[in-house]
Order: sequence, then structure tokens, then C-alpha cells
Amino acid sequence: MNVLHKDSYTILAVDDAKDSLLLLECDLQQAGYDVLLADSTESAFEYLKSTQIDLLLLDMYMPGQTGLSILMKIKADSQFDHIPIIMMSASNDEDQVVAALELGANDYVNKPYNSKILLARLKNSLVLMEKTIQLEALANTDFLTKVNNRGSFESMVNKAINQANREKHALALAMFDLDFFKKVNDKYGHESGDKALVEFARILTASFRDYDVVGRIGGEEFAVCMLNSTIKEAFNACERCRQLLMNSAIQIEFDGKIEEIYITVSVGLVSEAPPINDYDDMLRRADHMLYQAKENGRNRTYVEQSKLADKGSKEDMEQANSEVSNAHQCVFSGITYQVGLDNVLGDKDLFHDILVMFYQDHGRDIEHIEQALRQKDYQQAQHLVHTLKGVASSIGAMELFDAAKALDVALNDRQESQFQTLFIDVNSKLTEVLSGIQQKLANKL
Ligand SMILES: Nc1nc2c(ncn2[C@@H]2O[C@H](COP(=O)(O)OP(=O)(O)OP(=O)(O)O)[C@@H](O)[C@H]2O)c(=O)[nH]1
Repeated sequence: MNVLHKDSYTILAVDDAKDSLLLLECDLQQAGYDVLLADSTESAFEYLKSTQIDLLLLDMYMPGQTGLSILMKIKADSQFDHIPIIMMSASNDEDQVVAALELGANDYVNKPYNSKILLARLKNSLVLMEKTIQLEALANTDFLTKVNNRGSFESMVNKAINQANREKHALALAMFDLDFFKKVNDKYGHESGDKALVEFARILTASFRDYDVVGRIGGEEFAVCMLNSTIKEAFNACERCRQLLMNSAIQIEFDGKIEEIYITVSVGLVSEAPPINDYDDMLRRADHMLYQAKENGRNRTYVEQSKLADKGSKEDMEQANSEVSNAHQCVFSGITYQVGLDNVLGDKDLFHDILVMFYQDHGRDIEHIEQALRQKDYQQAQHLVHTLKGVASSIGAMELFDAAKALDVALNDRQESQFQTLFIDVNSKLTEVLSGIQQKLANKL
């Protein structure tokens, strides 16, 4: 059975004979359709441009232009070429009918028409159009993350390149690759890895404008094409996405419990002003920048300097690259500097003071936790571990955070058999963080 999905459909009927139009309007409205009437080519195109039309009933013979030439014009315009068209004519000129069908008309109905047959054919055309749209969406969409798949991304970027060359505006292309993603799969399983990919695609889509093109171009590789953006705007959008991901807890099920994990992404960004070469060239260059972002420590955006679309921003971008590098060079033993810095809104002095306080306040935590465990004072042990967990997260010591969290949970559930192993893990992570802070404070960070 043919089923339609929308609540209402808009049919545009085009005929120079006003009485035919009124008859059509009456029959179509009775069948529940919204109807628009056009008695000239001009008004037909006005409706096409201004209104969402679901199907066109087009008279074969119109003064000035034949129905066939209007049909050709509509089919040549990609914004209308998905609209099903049913030709109508009082003449039985077989050649004209064949020509209309060959030009892309979906069906043909003789005038005077039988309203039951017209409505049945019209419904068939609408159902076919909906199925075609669904199939196209399926063929173009990545099944897991629902963003464009590689093929669809490439064809949309090629269209964007043509548009940018025509309208003389720049285009930016960014490649995103999740960091150490294999570890996520290895530790939590492929299904959790899939969940993380879906979450990243959501964050990625939310970080860019509706008309930017987002795609999944490989397993854990994504790309975004930004139309008419300055390099600075493009860079800011990539950074917004990178930081949002870094600070987003992704909930996954592991060992029958809900765990929160954090992942990061590296980004390679290029931009180009017209004439833009081609998609493959831009993608290759973005991939090269991505490789550099990975090589220089991951979780950062690297911008290609040599071909910047807006030369005025060259200095901005050089500075951005070096700021990113400087910040990340300070990823030291167990602390992701940028995470800690972001937690104090980039205030480096404040972050420095917080590290000093951490060192003073938690330097003897291991001793105290060990003592509480030995004395089976689990309340005190949990208090210490819980506090350590919170502070570890605020300074960006994420591995220490994970270790303290695991011991906190075990203490809460009084799972004594796990205390020893989890305590050893907290001990090693905290020792690493403390010695890292000690060294960095000696070097004045
Ligand atoms: N869960 C899941 N994993 C995928 C999918 N596609 C690719 N991967 C995994 O992504 C991981 C990519 O690993 P690598 O290429 O070694 O890179 P990485 O571990 O992310 O390390 P770097 O890129 O160097 O930071 C592999 O474990 C793939 O199995 C997918 O659709 N689902």
C-alpha cells in the first residue's frame, strides 16, 4: 500500500485556462491537498521560488512558452529537479508525450481528466518522490553518526568549491582525528567506541554553522568544509569544537556500570581563496596539518600558513599556532595543562598558584590514605580520596582523577578486595603528578 508521510502536500497547478484551474483546485482540495494556481510561466516560477512545492501539474500547451520548455527549465535547476511533474494535455500527440517523459516528467494525464485516476497517479508520484528522498538520504549518510558519508561529503565540498570560485569567496577545510581512539576500543569495547564517535559527531555538528558541510571520511576521521569564513573564524570554530569535546564527559556502560570518559581530537586546518584548486588537494593539505598536530602532542588545531586565504590574518594564525604549541608543550607528567588552564578561564597566574596549593595540600595524601586503609577507617579514606578526585579534575590530572574515582567507588561499596590494587594505581598517578609539578615549578612553568 502506498502511504504518504506528511500531514499536508502543496500542489502547484499551471494552466493558461482559468476554468481548468478552478476545476483542478476543487478536486485537489476535496482530496485534502493545499493548492496553488498559476496561469502563466512567470507566476509558476514565482511560486516555485517562494513556496515549498511538493508536486507540479503542468499543462502541455501554454501561450508564449510550451509546457515542454517550462519542464526543461525546471529540470535544469537543481533546486527544483526533485519536484515530481505530471503533464496534462487535451491533445494526444504521442511524440509530445514521449518527449515530456524523456525530459523528466514523471507522468502524463489526458484532459478532460478522470479525477479518481488523476488523484491516484498524483499520490503515486508523491510516494515515489518520498521514497527517492529517503533512499538518497540513506545513500549519503553515515549509518553510525548520521553526518554525511565520505562520498556525499566530497560531492558537497566540490559544489562548495564551485560556488566559492563563482562568488569569489574563501573556503576553509578542517580534518579531525580522535586521539588514541584505539585505547578507547581496547579498554571499553567497540560498542563504547561507537558511542564516543556518535557523541563526537554531535559536538562537531553543534560547533559549526548549519550551512557548513560536516562529514565522516574514515573510521575516526571527520572533516568540515566552512563556506565564506575567514581563517580566524574557521580556527575559532575548530577550537570551540576541540575544547567542547575535551570537557565533555561521555557516558558509557562498562562492566555493568556507567562510566564517564573524556576524549580529545587533533585538527588540521587549511584555507584557500579563489581560484581554488580541488578537493583532493585541500584534503591532502589538511591531512598534513593534522599529522603535524598529532606529532606535536595531539589535542590541538594546526593551521597551514603557506596558502592562507586572507593574508592579513597570517600573523594572527602564526600567533595562534605558537600559542597552541606553547600551551601544549606544558603537557607534563599526568597533567594536561590546557584542561587545567581552561578550568580557570585561561588565567595562567591563578593556575600556577593552584598547582602550588595542590603540591602543598596533597603531597602527603598517599601516606594519609594508606594509614586510613590500614586502620580500616574507610570513612576517612573515602573523604581523602573523594577530595583528591575533585582537585585532580580541576588541575587537569585526568589519569589521577580516573584512579581516585575508581578507589572512591570501591570504598563507597566497601569492596575491600579491590582496595590494594586501586590504591597502588592512585599512588603511582599521584606520585607522577607531584613530581611533574615539582619540576615545572622549579622551571617556573
Ligand atoms: N568503535 C569504533 N572504532 C573504530 C571505528 N572506525 C575506526 N575505529 C577504530 O579507531 C582506531 C584508530 O586507531 P589508530 O589509527 O591506531 O589511531 P589512534 O589510536 O586514534 O591514535 P592517533 O590517531 O595516533 O591519536 C582503531 O582502533 C579502529 O578500530 C568505528 O566505526 N567504531
